[in-house]
Amino acid sequence: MQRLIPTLRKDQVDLELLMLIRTILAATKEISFRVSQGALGDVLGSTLDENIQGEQQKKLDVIANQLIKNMLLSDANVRSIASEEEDDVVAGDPDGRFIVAFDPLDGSSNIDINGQIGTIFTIYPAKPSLAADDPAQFHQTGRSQLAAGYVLYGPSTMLMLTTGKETRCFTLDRTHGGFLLTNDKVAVPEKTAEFSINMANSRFWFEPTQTYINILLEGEEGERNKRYNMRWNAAMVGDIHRILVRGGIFLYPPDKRDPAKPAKLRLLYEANPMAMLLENAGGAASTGTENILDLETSDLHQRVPVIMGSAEEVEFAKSFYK
Ligand SMILES: O=P(O)(O)OC[C@H]1O[C@](O)(COP(=O)(O)O)[C@@H](O)[C@@H]1O
Ligand SMILES: [Mg+2]
Ligand SMILES: [Mg+2]
Repeated sequence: MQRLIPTLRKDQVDLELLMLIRTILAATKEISFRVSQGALGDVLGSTLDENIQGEQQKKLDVIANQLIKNMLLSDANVRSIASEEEDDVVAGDPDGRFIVAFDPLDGSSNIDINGQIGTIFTIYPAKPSLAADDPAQFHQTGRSQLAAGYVLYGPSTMLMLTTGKETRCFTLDRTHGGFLLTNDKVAVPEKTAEFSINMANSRFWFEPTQTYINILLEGEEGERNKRYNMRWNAAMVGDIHRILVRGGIFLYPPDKRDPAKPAKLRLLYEANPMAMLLENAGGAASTGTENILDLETSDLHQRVPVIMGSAEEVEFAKSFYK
């Protein structure tokens, strides 16, 4: 089985970008080990702090953030860093060619129940004219991403990665500590009969989401003429992984729970990298009215509605949001 570096070299990935991906993955291997130790590694439970978004930080959110940040700060090619767990941009090397955004621990509510969690990351080119601590470094569209991926800490630790061409899947081989290529061309089935949405929010949804999900619930008696199944991991990384493997549609639509925060998921370090992985595997990603990758980030922690997965199903869902 092919290792990660030869695979990336075959794809003619820029050497410094390749080294940066390796740096990020070194941190995720350490996180994978800490996660596997669970209560024995003193990584479960919460801290007393909140992040900038008012969410209580878990110990593992903080540990993972620190591990990745420290690794990135040791790479001279990293100019700026943005993280879900950092209020502001963290300045790296003033001459770095790349900027990195990441969600150190996605699916935090699954940490204490030994459920699926992961790390999501994305790399963009740095803007040479801007300082390393300037948030405008990140004011780019998702189309500018040079590489995007996630590491899923499940029963096995898996890496899903795209550097602009195919989306590829690697599995961490714990016997020698490297990621080995286990699917060199991930292909999301165009059609699906499986949806992912937090149904507990249904009474807060806006009309387009109500109408669309009701049609799916009607099954073979409804317009879609097929019986749908539902899955919700409470970790985007787990839901998107399932969709990349066997298809499906994932929605986190805006709702009326908190008018200040109509959408939940973050554009920069959740929606954009997942959208790139899906598009490069034949899937689709939309806000309902716009393609996610076409949105320009204007705020580090900006939130967006998310509808992504199998292309035909996303297209049908979009017809309700016009
Ligand atoms: O708890 P809810 O509302 O179902 O939300 C679940 C969603 O929140 C998230 O956990 C947010 O990510 P974080 O754990 O990084 O904050 C997503 O992974 C997941 O899809
Ligand atoms: Mg997250
Ligand atoms: Mg997180």
